[in-house]
Amino acid sequence: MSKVAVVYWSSTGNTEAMANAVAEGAKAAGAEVISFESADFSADKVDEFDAIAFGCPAMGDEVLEEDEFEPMFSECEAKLSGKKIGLFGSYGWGDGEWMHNWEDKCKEDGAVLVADGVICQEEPDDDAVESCKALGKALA
Ligand SMILES: Cc1cc2nc3c(=O)[nH]c(=O)nc-3n(C[C@H](O)[C@H](O)[C@H](O)COP(=O)(O)O)c2cc1C
Repeated sequence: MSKVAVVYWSSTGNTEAMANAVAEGAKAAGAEVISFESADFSADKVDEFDAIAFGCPAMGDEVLEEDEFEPMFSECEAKLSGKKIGLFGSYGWGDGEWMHNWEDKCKEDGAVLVADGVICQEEPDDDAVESCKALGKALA
């Protein structure tokens, strides 16, 4: 059985709802899933998982959340080469630039992105929930 981590930061619950759907999709596909808020995850845990879904909304000006998520993710980057990962997050008014930059960074790290990053505007609708579940399944 594959072991999947879902690691997310969320202020108003939108990315958290996406994280729950990713976890649900991975579990339904038979994986063992552990969900972490970003403050509870760190680089030393990366090797314990076969695959990791990282979720963070667009914050600042089209960047990852800078106090908790970005420092944690930045530490993990050195361990992502060859690792199966997926990205997701909610946004408000932008064009998804933060997600494109984030995907590029992960590719430079040598991570294996199992699918395009899943993004949705504010609260995930049914389509977004389905895309999140599919991401979880792809990671399982
Ligand atoms: C401080 C702050 C900065 C934000 N910056 C952006 C941004 O640059 N681009 C964007 O599309 N949305 C931006 N947003 C909107 C959030 O990404 C959006 O509300 C998202 O749904 C929040 O996700 P959460 O509920 O998981 O916290 C920002 C929100 C806040 C509070």
